[in-house]
This record gives sequence, C-alpha cells and structure tokens, in this order.
Amino acid sequence: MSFAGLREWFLENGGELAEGVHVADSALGGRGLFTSNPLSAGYQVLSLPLESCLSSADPRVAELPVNSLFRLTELLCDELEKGNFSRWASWFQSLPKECGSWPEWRELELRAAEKGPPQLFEEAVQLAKRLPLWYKQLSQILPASVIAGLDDKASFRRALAILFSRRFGIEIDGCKIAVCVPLGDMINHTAADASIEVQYDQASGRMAFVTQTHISAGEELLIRYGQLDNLELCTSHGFALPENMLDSVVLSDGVRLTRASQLSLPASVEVQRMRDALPLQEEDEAAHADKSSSQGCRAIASFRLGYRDLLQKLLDNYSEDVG
Ligand SMILES: C[S@@+](CC[C@H](N)C(=O)[O-])C[C@H]1O[C@@H](n2cnc3c(N)ncnc32)[C@H](O)[C@@H]1O
Repeated sequence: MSFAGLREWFLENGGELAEGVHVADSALGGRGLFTSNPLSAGYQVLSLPLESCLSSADPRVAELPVNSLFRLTELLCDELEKGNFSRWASWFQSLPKECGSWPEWRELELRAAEKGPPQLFEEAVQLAKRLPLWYKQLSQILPASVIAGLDDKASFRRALAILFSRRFGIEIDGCKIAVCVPLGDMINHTAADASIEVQYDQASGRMAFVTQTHISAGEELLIRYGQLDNLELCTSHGFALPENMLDSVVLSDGVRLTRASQLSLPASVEVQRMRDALPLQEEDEAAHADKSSSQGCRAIASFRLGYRDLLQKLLDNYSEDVG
C-alpha cells in the first residue's frame, strides 16, 4: 500500500503530521519515518486521537478479564477478520507480510536457533510452547463469544506477531493500556539517544510523538523501543543490533560478562569454547543477507553475529591484557 493511502486515512481520522514527515525505505530495515524539513526539539511531529488507535481501552474489550496485551489481541483479531470493512483496513494494508517476532516462528526458525548459542535455543523452545498454552488459557477464561473470534489460530498468531513488534504501552489513571498507532508504528528503533519519544497527552486524549533533539532535513526519526538486549529484540521485534551494549554472556560459574569485562585465564578458555561452538561467521552472514528466508531466520543469524562479536571482543580484551 502507498504511504499516500495511509496518510489520507490518518488525516481523516484526526491525525496531525508535521510537514515534510514521510515514509521511505530505511537502511535499518523495511520502511521508516523521515523528515524532509529540519525539526526543532520539543516539536510534536505526529499525533493521533487514542480513539482512532487500536487500543486495549476500546470499550469492546476494556472489561475483558485478561491483561492489556490480550485485550488488544482480541480486538485486533476481530478487526483483521473484518478485512476491508475494518476501520483500520488502511493500516492493515500497510503492514509488512512478516513481523519476524516469535509468534511467527516455526520449525525453520527453531532449527536456525538450534545452532546456538544455547540461551537462544532454550528461549525459542519456551516461546514455541507459549502460543498454544496462551490460547488454551484464554479459551478457559474468555466467554465463548469472544474466543470464537480467536478461533483461527493463524489470526491469533498474526495478531500477536503484529503486537509484539508494533505496540506501545501507556498508563492512564494507573491502568496499563496497549496501543497500536497507525503511521507512528513506522518509526524504527535506536539503542542510542532517540530523536523521538511517544507520549499520551491526557488533556487532548492523543498519542503524540515528540522530537527530543534537533533533527536535520533528510534524517530518519528514531525511537527507543526499550532498554532491550539482542535476545529480546530478536524474539519480540525480529531484528538484532550488530553491537548491543546491553548484551552479556553468562559463564558456567554464573559470572556475567559484558563487552567491557576483563577475562581471567579460565574464563578466556570458556569464552573461546563458546565461540568455537557457533557456526561459521560466513554462514550467519549469508543467512542474515538471504532475503528469500524468513525474517525470523534472518534475525536469528543477526543475533548470532552480534553474540559472536561480543565473544570476540572479550577475547580481544584478554589478549590485549595479557600482551
Ligand atoms: C515498529 S516497526 C517499524 C517499521 C518497519 N521498519 C516497517 O517497515 O514496517 C518494527 C520493525 O522494524 C524493523 N526495525 C526497527 N528498528 C530496526 C533496527 N534498528 N534495525 C533493524 N530493523 C529494525 C524490524 O523489522 C521491526 O520488527
């Protein structure tokens, strides 16, 4: 779907968008939001009434006896079912075919994760069990009329994959609300200082995206999805960063090492063993670049590249230290 169609829907539904802010291909992944005009700090670039967003505060689901994620899952499944008749059809058409987050992971992704490191595989196995378990639990909690809307497991999976990679969390009067903001969800993640922050403005009842710094013409607008290490980014967002400062490795004695740690001799032997247990770097580079593969498999390869880089950095620290 063209950005023009989504923009039109956005404006018709009460959205406000700063001049020059537009969707374009991003070097980071897929599309991103850019500005062709310079923007000063503290400027509201995009806002949409909460009522026009898909949110767990929607009266149709707000009272369901489940948490905000599942309220929104139910609403999203319901709306996805309506297809072109949904109020959010224009947004649905703008979504990527794959979100890459774990609800979409199947056999292929489990096999890719099996190549290590063990923490990734263990997490992937746990996550694979979670989806049917959640479905079963919801079937026991929710009224039959509601669970009927979730009855197609494929739509449950699709809704969760969308929500894991594109929802925001806010709090209204102490209540946690999960929200999808069409167009606002085009903003990519940065682990560095984000140029944009998302806020809920209770006075106007709008979800607002506000610049945190001066942004130059041509720059991509970036938000921080959270303080997320690569395991969380890979499983919940379908990508990993080449160097994630929040990543660490845990040794058999429970000691946690970060990029800055200095190794003892026994630790260096264990780290070397961990690195040797990984597949060849070229193999992961090829898997990461393979556009015909699933986003999940590419994210897993990218996770492993970042992990290998961390182990290598630790080994380099050690040899420099010894040298
Ligand atoms: C909220 S959406 C952002 C818009 C998305 N790029 C698109 O084309 O629809 C989140 C998705 O964008 C991609 N993404 C966001 N930040 C990224 C980053 N720093 N590096 C690589 N991919 C990123 C991932 O595919 C992620 O699941």
